[in-house]
Amino acid sequence: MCPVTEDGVQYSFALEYTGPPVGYDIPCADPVNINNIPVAAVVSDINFQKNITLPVVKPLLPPSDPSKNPKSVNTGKNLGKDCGSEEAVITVSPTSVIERAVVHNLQECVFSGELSSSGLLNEAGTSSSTNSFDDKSRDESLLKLRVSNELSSNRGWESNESVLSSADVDDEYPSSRVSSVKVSNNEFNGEGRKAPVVTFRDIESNDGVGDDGVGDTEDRFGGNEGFFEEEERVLRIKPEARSKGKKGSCYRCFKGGKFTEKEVCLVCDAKYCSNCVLRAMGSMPEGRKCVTCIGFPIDESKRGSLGRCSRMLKRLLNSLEVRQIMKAEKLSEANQLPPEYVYVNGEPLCHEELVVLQACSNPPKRMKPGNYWYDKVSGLWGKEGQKPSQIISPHLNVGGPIKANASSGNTQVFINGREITKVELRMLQLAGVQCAGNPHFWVNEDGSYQEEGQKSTKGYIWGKAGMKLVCAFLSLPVPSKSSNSCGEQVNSLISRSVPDYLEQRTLLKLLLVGFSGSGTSTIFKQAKILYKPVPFTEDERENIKLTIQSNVYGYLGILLEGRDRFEEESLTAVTKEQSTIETEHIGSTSNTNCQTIYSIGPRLKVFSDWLLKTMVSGNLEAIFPAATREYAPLVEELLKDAAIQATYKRRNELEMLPSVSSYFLERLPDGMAVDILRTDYEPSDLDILYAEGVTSSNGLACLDFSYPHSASDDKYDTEDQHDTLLRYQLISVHARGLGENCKWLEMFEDVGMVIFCVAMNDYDQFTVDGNGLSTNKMLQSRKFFESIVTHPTFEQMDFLLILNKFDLFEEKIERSPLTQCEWFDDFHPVISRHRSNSNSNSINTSPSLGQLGAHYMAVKFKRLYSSLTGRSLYTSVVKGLEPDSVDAALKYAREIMKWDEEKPNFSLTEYSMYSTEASSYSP
Ligand SMILES: Nc1nc2c(ncn2[C@@H]2O[C@H](COP(=O)(O)OP(=O)(O)OP(=O)(O)O)[C@@H](O)[C@H]2O)c(=O)[nH]1
Ligand SMILES: [Ca+2]
Repeated sequence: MCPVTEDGVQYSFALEYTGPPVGYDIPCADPVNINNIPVAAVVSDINFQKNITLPVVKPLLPPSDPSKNPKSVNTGKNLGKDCGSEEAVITVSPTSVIERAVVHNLQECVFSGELSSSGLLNEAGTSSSTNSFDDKSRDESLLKLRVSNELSSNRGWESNESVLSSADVDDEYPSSRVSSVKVSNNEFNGEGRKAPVVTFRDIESNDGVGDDGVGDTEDRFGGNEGFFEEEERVLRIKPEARSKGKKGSCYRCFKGGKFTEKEVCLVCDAKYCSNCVLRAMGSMPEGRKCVTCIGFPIDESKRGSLGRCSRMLKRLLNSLEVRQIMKAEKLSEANQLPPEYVYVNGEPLCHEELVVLQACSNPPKRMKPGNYWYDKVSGLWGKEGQKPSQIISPHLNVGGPIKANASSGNTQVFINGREITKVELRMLQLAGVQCAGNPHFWVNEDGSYQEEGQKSTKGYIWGKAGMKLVCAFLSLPVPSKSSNSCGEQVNSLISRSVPDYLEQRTLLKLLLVGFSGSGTSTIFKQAKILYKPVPFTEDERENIKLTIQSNVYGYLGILLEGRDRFEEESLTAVTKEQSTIETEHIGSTSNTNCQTIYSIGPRLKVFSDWLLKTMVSGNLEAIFPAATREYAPLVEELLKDAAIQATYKRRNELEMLPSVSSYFLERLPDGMAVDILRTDYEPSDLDILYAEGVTSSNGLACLDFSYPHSASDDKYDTEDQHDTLLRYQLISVHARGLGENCKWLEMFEDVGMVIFCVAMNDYDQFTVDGNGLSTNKMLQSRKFFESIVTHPTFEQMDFLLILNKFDLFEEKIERSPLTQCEWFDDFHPVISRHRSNSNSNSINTSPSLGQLGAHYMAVKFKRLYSSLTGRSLYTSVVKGLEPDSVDAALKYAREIMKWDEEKPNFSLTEYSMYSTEASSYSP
């Protein structure tokens, strides 16, 4: 059956032939849709002689692309063609039946031996040289093979039975007696791996199958458990739905199209519109399955959506029902992950092993069917052929021994017998581990390591400061119990196990950077508030509260200092006045009793002096927050004091007082942040947004999110709402967090795009740089921009420039010329009354000076960028404190990434045109 060439080479269907053209015909075979072979469907009451041997047929295991729907691989059409019959159609509507002719023909195919001769069941012939199937195809086929030994439990098949078991079928095909298909573990390949191969069970062992006749399936299959033997795993055929209607229509009423909202059956993928779903799915005792699919295992590709309710169901049912159904969906027996779908170090798990794995203190997250590797010594865990994704509990007795090539590493450096991946090597190097000379390391669960053959521990891999951060950005796991310095954000990143292939493929990273004070933290917080249902956890809020309170103490300190200054100034003024008086009228008074509006009482003065002293010494943090409780009344008194109020009125003269302080200080009608300093203060989202120093005490923050589905998106193609499935990760990093010469930048090589943030109002700001020179902040920002866009890591990377703080800029440019920054010295806006002519759609659209300035600035950056990279820069003008503005900018970033995928379709000019257009001004 296997064609053999003269030189004895065997061709197998599972491998693509890549050799030279051959001069003879190669037998051609179409793939078989195993699901559509209803071998196990029918049991008749024909009596068998004992010891009848049935042909053992092994299915063809086609290699396939995991991204493709497995069903698309084998179509009924091919099968039907092969068997010379019409298309195999299995509908799942409760009223429908399997078309008899098809079944008839199929059975003929399967059991008459025609199949083998036609090459359809080629695997039977090649089983001796099984290395033609790789692991992937085996997995795929595993998923697809749901050959049941207990099909009778499926009501759908029951309803078909009257047809299927009609005499002509049964009489002619005694093999229809075969009601179960068992999967036995055969030696699979040279490595001694076990692989399931479907074989038909020996009739004899089918004692569960009685002779009592048609229609009494329940009884007949009562004893199914007995079928499960140690080394055999029984899989089932699951129903596969195909609509009779036009493509995209509801499977029940055949109405609607691709874009009508539909609910999908977790088993057979049948899709129902909102009118039909409840009828097709009934009370959903196992969640969203057609009534006919109840009892069947779910389609594994849908495991991720278990328990995640759709909007449609939420509309149709009350919340209690929804909750119940979702619970049933997650917990019902039929929907649990079958252990044999999980391979660890090349061996399928048994039930007990899966339990051990799932019940351990630190289990693998979101386990899906697939091949995993597990380093039992360190607890490192990953997908076969990939870097580790998690560190789970060590020493679990599951799966086989780890293989050297488990993670497909090629570094010649080994950890516990596994050749590690490049990214792990980089991590080791950053951890200061000596990796020269292809060492073999022995790494324990606590991260202690030694070189193989040596006794002494050389150090702790994850012990070094900063390693958690490094790991987080290399997307490598760290031991889970160690969680501190990086806080929740990084932890959430760490604990995120590498998701299934789909999620992994669609995790798009956005790197948000900016010079200090540019507003990156604010944008990051906005994103959190915008896209997270619960933006901040209780713990975070508690920490933020302390941050805000100490900020307010800081503002208070600045006010007190200012008060001192103002008091002194006015006293000097008074003294001067007095001395003039004194010279005129001899006989003096001491000026010590002089009161000004900036003077405070002695008690408050003592407190104020103490507070200032503590702040200057930097000890405020130490006595804080205990100070809150103790001194709250005094602080309250101080804040309400007329002298402080008077000082606050002159806040413009207090350079140290940041502009956001007014948000906190003016929150009460009578002014001042009294409520904030109370112990029971609970910061609102807005408070958090305005608070300085919240997100990035360590310079790094990470946010996993997906863009919420908005009504405006409906205009665009939202096929299956694919977009809301895409996962994004916003990584915010401080300029100073990137280190000297941005040396940490290479950790971000896998980001999809960089968002660079510039504070527009920086143009007239100066700071003292490292060399003691006063430099314009805009120029510093530009320098930072240059070093990032030209960094080798970001070659070919898309950049979105956020021109931030437009609100402050707009206001400032009216009184402070843009030309204060030397880079902008050629800004000469022509303010003309006729300017509105250029805007034909409205008379009143003449751009403000701020808008002109923003446009000018965008052009400046675009030119700079294109001179450095030869590409175009996307820009967006933003007001960081306004949610809509940030939302628009981040959605723009998403659009850019989308275009990126379709880049060949765009010309460069279209691009730049787009980006200019999109750099429109915030409303
Ligand atoms: N008026 C106004 N203020 C803003 C805007 N964006 C940010 N800010 C304020 O500017 C200050 C700096 O913003 P951050 O988000 O902390 O900036 P950063 O990039 O983290 O810089 P660091 O100060 O180094 O942490 C904060 O007080 C913000 O509230 C904006 O669009 N408009
Ligand atoms: Ca900040």
